[in-house]
Amino acid sequence: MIATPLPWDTEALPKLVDGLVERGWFVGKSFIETDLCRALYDELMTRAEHDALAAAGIGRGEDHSLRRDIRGDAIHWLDRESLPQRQYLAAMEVLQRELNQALYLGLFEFEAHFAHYPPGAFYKKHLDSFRGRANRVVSTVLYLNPDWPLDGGGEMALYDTDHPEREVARVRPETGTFACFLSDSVPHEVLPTRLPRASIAGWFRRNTSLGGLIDPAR
Ligand SMILES: O=C(O)CCC(=O)C(=O)O
Ligand SMILES: [Fe+2]
Repeated sequence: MIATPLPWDTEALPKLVDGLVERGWFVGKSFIETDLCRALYDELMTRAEHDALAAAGIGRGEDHSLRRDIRGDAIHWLDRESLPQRQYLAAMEVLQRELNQALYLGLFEFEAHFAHYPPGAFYKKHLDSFRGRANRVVSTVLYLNPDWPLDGGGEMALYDTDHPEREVARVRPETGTFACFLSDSVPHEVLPTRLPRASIAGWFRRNTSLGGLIDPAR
């Protein structure tokens, strides 16, 4: 039993499930409570001010490399160190259960990192996992920026699964907005940001062991 109310809009849950089934993606405004977003934002900005973030790379394990021409954010993996992190991870645990019940996805783990995009940074169009090696099944992004201006840039563009050149949604990185989509079939990108941009990117994973090797997180 969960003693406190969930920090999110439970009425949006059926819409989230429908969105994933019908289109492969969902975007909800004011999905996560403002107070929790504010606390997560403060934690990330404190890290950014103290150089306590690591340049983000692409690829995992031994394939990991820094490519500023592909992505320009700096990250910190959630490690349950703070109460806001634990609250957000608890909410994602509930979401994981709901998705497993509604869609039989067999999700068993959630990994997530804070991301800070300095002015000028972007993340070129990509998929979060590759078909057949789909350890990442559902991608999530929670935006943390209070008062994002119309000309702030830094939107996430989502593209059609079957026509990857066709843009289907553009998401402003405003506080409380939560996006999720199928990791191996929805191409997406972060357009160049004009202002420092704060978010948490996360992935629900399935356990895929390849050739007897346990698939590592990250
Ligand atoms: O921050 C976003 O809007 C998306 C980030 C992203 O695509 C990723 O980290 O894989
Ligand atoms: Fe991504």
